[in-house]
This record gives sequence, C-alpha cells and structure tokens, in this order.
Amino acid sequence: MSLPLLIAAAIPVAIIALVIKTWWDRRFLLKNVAAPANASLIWGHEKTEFEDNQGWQWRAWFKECGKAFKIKGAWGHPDILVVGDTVALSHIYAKNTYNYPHSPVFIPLIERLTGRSLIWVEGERAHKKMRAMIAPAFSVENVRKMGGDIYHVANTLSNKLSNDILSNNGSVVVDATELAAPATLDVIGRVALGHDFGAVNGSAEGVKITQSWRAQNQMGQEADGFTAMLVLRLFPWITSLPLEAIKAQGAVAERIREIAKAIVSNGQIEKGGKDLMSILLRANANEDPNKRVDLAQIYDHVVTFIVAGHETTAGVTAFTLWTLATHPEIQNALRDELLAFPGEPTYDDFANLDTFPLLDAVCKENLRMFPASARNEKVAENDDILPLREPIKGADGSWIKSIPVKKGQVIHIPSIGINRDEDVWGDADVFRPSRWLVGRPGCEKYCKPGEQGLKPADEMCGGWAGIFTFSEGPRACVGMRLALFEYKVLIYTLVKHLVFEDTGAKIMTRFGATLAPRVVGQEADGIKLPVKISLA
Ligand code: HEM
Repeated sequence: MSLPLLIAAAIPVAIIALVIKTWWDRRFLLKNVAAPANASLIWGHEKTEFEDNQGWQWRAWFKECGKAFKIKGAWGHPDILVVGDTVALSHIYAKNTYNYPHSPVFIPLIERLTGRSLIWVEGERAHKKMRAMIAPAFSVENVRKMGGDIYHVANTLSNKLSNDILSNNGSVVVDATELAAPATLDVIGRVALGHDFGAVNGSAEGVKITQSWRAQNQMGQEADGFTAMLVLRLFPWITSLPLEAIKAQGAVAERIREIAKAIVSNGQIEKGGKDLMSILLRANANEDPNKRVDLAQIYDHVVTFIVAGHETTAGVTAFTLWTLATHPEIQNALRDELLAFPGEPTYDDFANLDTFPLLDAVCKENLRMFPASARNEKVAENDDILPLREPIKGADGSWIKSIPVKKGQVIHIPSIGINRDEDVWGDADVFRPSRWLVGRPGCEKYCKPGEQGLKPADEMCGGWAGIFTFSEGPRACVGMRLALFEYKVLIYTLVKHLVFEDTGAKIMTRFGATLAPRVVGQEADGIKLPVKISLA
C-alpha cells in the first residue's frame, strides 16, 4: 500500500479510536459513581429527567444515590454527572468558574437568541472584561433611578386589570403567565432601551415578542424539542444551516437591534437617558477610537438584557400570583402589610428587609420553589477533581469524598432539586414564607411557635439568600438587583389593588429555556396558570 493511501486509511481509524478512548475514559472515571436504576436503552435517564415536575425526579435520585450521581445519556451519549452537593457546586460555580463553561452545543443558539454578550461569552479574560463593563450599569444608584419606569408599568397593568374586572361583572379568570410577560417586557424595554413596547396594552409589537418567546420556551419543553436537542448534540453543525426555523430564532434579537439603532440615530442618547443602553454608551465613550466600545456590541448587550430579563422575572411573578391565590390567608396578611405603608415605596424601602418582611419572605419563597433556570448544563474544560460535602456511596460500596472528572464531562445542575432539597428545607414542597422570618424581628406576627426556620448559611447553597436561583460566583445573574426591585414593585402594586383567587387547577412544571407551569389534565394546552382576579 502506498504511503498516501496508508495515511488516508489511518485517519478514520485514528478518529474512531480517539472517540472510543474518550468515551471509555469518561465511563471509567465515573465508573464508581452510582446511577439510578431503570435507565431506558434508548433514552438513558435523560427523558425521565427532561419530564421532571417541580424537581421531584432529582430529589428521588438524591435519595437513591446521594447528592452527586451519574445518569445514562440518551442515544448512547456518555454518562452525565448530576451535581446537587453544595461544596461541589461552589467548586464549579465560584472557585473554578471558567473550567466549567456552558455546553458548546448551545453556544450558537445563545448567540442567535441573545447576541454576542454576557451569556454568550466564554473564557476568563473575555468574560471578566465584558462583565466589568456591564455590571456598573446595574449599580444600586442606577437601579434606584429605574423606579419611575417600573411603577409606570405596574400601575398600567393594575389599571388595565381593574377595568377588565369592572367590565366583566366583578371578576376575570386570566392566565398569570400571559399577564406577567407583557409587564416584564415593558419594564425591561423601558429600563434597557428607553423604549415602551406597549405589551401590557396589547401592542402588536409587544404581543409578537412575548408570543414568540413563549413559543420558543414551549417548544423546548415538548417531546419534539427534546429530540431536536439530542439531534443537535449529535450534529452541532446543523445550527449553521440556512433553515427557516433556525433563522426565526434570531428574529426578536434583530427587532430589538433595529429599535436600539433607531434610538441612537435619533440622538436620544445625547439627552442623558437613564436607561441601560444610554448608561453603557456614556460609560464606554472614549476619545480614542481604538478603545471606544463598538456600538454593535452595546446593541447585543441590550438584546441580552431584554431576553434574559423578561421571561425569567415574568415566570416568578406569575408563580407568585398563583401561590398567593392558593394561600388566601398569606395574601391577606401581605395586603395588610403593604397597605400599612404610607406613600409609594422606593428601591431602598424594598431593599430594607424590615420594611416589608412578609413581601420579602413571599418573594424569596417563590424564587426558591420556582427558579427560572431549573436545570443548567456545564462541560468540564479540563480534567478536575470535584470535592463533596457529603460522601457518596460508590457502586462498589465504598464511600467517595471526591469525584475525578475528565475534560469534556457533561454536568447537569438541577437548581430546582437543590432549592427543594428536603435535607436543607424540610417541608421543601410547602409554600411557607414564614420559614424566612423565624428568629427575625416581628417573627411572632407571622411564625407559629417552634416553627422551623432556615439552616445555618454554610448548610445552604452559596447563592444569593442560600438558594441557587440566581446562580453563584462570577457568572451569577448580573441583573439580580433590577430583577428583585421590579418583581417586588409588581407584586406590591397588584396585591394592593387586586385579589387573586384559586381556580382549583392543579399545577405541574416543565422546564425549557425557563421553568413554566401547566395545568394537570390539560398538559396539551401547554404553558398555563389560571387565577381568578377581582378588586381588593
Ligand atoms: C427573577 C429573575 C431572574 C432570574 C431567576 C435570573 C437567573 C439567572 C441565572 C441562574 C443566571 C446564570 C445562568 C447560567 O449560569 O447559565 C443568570 C445570568 C444572567 N442574567 Fe439573570 N435572572 C433574572 C433576571 C435578570 C434580569 C432582569 C437581567 C437583566 C436585565 C438578567 C441578566 C442576566 C445576564 C446578562 C446573565 C449572564 C451573567 C454572566 O454570565 O456573567 N437576569 N440569571
């Protein structure tokens, strides 16, 4: 055989050998890590994981295997490591953040949906540089100034609902998710761009954006969306094909860029706007054209704020209206607390935990139970050793205190399972805001004698308030301050003026881009969360 022919024959053999070796190494490394029983030959455990309702599946697996275990991948994908152990989480998120980037499979999708901004960027240097440029826009001083825009939207929504109630014999039944998404889109449009999408009042543009996002999220939660994800994982190059469905994913981002460009060319930036785009443009203006930040990059940041800030905050707002509807005694106590406050509360009033203790507890409890990002996926960039808080029992019966992971290892982080871990929270599925108030001033008003409060901080997650909802470490949510302010203003305004009642619908959750509710027995209707509303 000639040399070129020999080389041509050797290349595919070498590639196949490399693939088998990588697969074998990973299998071998996780060999002693336990896996739950009942893996499907075709789907492994991944389909069961995908169909999770409220974190129950992960919690059942925590009980079976411990807080770190492996699951079988679908379609022969190598085993996936699932991590719920808080020391391992802190190692991944806080101490070795840049060794655990997002899965490369999703990067092209993130780019299409959000542009080349903070969610998309990978690598320590590039991420730190971009984060340092963006984070100051979300300072206390800047977020404080957003109160006017946030209240404007909250009052518009409250007035619209009041009018609907009056013209419908005193009450309406609405889907809380359809109510919250337009409001959070309008808030983020105003504070990120200085643009009013008019979604609360049903503008064509607002409806198009919220519906397009809803459809994306819903598709990701359906069986077809799951299969599409598996196909993408096998053939990532598909995302570069000029397919209509793939191009459509970028449509919302493109529209937001157009609006941003029009605002800049109209010269509104010169007027010193309070919105995030104006802040970024002023902060990054530089005499030296080589150091000046590219306008296109700032447009991508704005797209990211709108995409990352809209459905996340809408989801928890909707779940909160439902938990209050199903717990009228807590809703009444909350309304009493809100009505007792004179005037319109400011950012500082909401940030001071003693001003509205029950509102703060209600918000934390909903953020705990319904984290928008219910499950994350990371991939190890280099070989590493994951330390564990609680040793796990290996498949051979020995106790394991750390898990070696190989470069390329896929890791799933089930935030909703972590936030509902019974070892930390006890009655984790019970909506009990008073758990956040035990031992605090005024506790006797809301807590029962001897009620169980929170665990010591070092036994909870390292994330904000000991929950994993906003993630942890250098890549934790950069918009958290704004999210909390906006969320509290929306709940404050709506609960003060309106009463939310249970419709009797039983709820389950599914996760796609974000966590979303469905009605048990009406799953085919997709995302849905009905509540009855009347005037307070
Ligand atoms: C309740 C509302 C929100 C929740 C639960 C939430 C949650 C999260 C989580 C879990 C992450 C980490 C994602 C990951 O590691 O892949 C994240 C990152 C991020 N969030 Fe939020 N978020 C919320 C609201 C917002 C808002 C209002 C904005 C902006 C206006 C925003 C902007 C971002 C950005 C830009 C990142 C990327 C940060 C980085 O990688 O450095 N989020 N968020």
